[in-house]
Formats: sequence, C-alpha cells, structure tokens
Amino acid sequence: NSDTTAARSTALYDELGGHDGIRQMMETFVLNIAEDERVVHHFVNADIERFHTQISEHICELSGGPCTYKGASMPEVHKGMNISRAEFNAIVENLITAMETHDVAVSTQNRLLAILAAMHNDVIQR
Ligand code: HEM
Repeated sequence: NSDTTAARSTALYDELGGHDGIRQMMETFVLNIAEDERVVHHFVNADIERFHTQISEHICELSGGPCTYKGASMPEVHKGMNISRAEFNAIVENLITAMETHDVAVSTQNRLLAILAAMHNDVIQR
C-alpha cells in the first residue's frame, strides 16, 4: 500500500544529503551541543566520536537510508540521564541550527523533526 511505499522512500535521506551529508550535519550538531550550557553537562563523559557515528547511523536509518543503527534502544541509552522536556527542546534547537547551517529546506527539517518528536517519551524522564 502507499503507506508502506512512503515508509521505504529514501526521499528524506536524500534531501538530508545522504550518508555524507548527514554525518557533516551531525558534526555541526555535536559542535552546537558543545557550546550549549543548557545540555553540555550531559555529554562531559560521553565518547563524542562514538556519539557522532551512532547518531548519524540512527538518523540515516530513520530517514530511510541504507543504514542499520546497531546501538541500544533510545530508552536504554538515555536511562538515568534524567533528561527534562526543556533539555529535549534545547537538543532539538541545536539540530535545527545544524540543519540551517547545512541549508536543509524547512519542509525537510520538519519531516525529520516530526520523526524525532515522536520519540520524546523514550528520552524524557522529567
Ligand atoms: C529524539 C531525540 C534523541 C535521539 C534520537 C537520541 C539518540 C541518541 C543516540 C543514537 C545515541 C548514541 C547511543 C550509542 O552510543 O550507542 C545517543 C547518546 C546520547 N544521548 Fe541522545 N538522543 C536524543 C535526545 C537526547 C537528549 C535530549 C539528550 C540530553 C539532553 C541526550 C543525551 C545523550 C547522551 C549524553 C548520549 C551519550 C551517551 C554516552 O555515550 O555515554 N540525547 N542519543
């Protein structure tokens, strides 16, 4: 059916610039987080190279690209971080800024954001 066809489409992945485009955009995202005092404390002990690779693979898969995210589930990864709604929104803001920097069209931005927004209950704990 048409829903299945849409789910398998690589259109969003392509609009994000494919694998290289997503990796470059996620590098900017990581740099934005590093400068954001609202959330950077969560990342002080994180392996940033690993985070960059894993978040890129995850976004690649979520956007319909030919990747398989091999990390733990979102609740498992973020368990115990006590992430607030405001912190979630700050992370989203950093992603939007990265997408702007990489000239991603607003309609494309909104399609990725809709996918991530739907995962908020897996990440937010307070
Ligand atoms: C929809 C939103 C989010 C998604 C899709 C997401 C996704 C991910 C992924 C794929 C990883 C890598 C896991 C691995 O290394 O295998 C990760 C790690 C991490 N996430 Fe998130 N995340 C989200 C929101 C947040 C928020 C709001 C925060 C904190 C403000 C956060 C903090 C972290 C930290 C600190 C790590 C690194 C853990 C470590 O290496 O020790 N995440 N996230």
